Amino acid sequence: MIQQFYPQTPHTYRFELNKDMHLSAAHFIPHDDAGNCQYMHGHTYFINITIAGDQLDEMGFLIDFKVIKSLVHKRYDHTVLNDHPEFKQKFPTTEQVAHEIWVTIHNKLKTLPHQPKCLQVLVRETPTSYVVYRPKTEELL
Ligand SMILES: Nc1nc2c(c(=O)[nH]1)N=C([C@H](O)[C@H](O)COP(=O)(O)OP(=O)(O)OP(=O)(O)O)CN2
Ligand SMILES: [Zn+2]
Repeated sequence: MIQQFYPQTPHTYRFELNKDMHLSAAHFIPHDDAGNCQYMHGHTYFINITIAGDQLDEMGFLIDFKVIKSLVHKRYDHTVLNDHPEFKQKFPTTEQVAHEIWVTIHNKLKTLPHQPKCLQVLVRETPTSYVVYRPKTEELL
């Protein structure tokens, strides 16, 4: 899959990795102001994850592309987003999905000795709508 346009996040790390993936999921936004989105419907979400760092692991990876995919795709593909515990107290809007993906990736990266950082998560919900989540500097510590 080739997307023509990726928003960039400036940084000074030596290496930057980007992983694209897509997944099918259903959701609904249970709020009176959400219009048709109150009712269950599905999307093919397109996701781009940006990870950067100065050091590589012993294989020469920032992190294996497959690990990133499995953390996100395995969890959400062909599921109802509202059923996940992280979306019980908040709605699975594009913004919240992007943030939750960032949290998942960040928690994994924190366990790695060479400390790569997730700088950006892009979630495209429809052909005309996407969100980018970029952590504050203090969230990356
Ligand atoms: N800020 C947000 N606004 C909306 C969200 C969201 O997650 N964050 N979500 C929705 C709906 O879930 C909907 O599925 C997507 O809406 P929209 O892009 O408006 O869909 P369309 O395909 O109808 O867009 P057009 O460009 O008008 O064709 C709504 N809003
Ligand atoms: Zn939707």
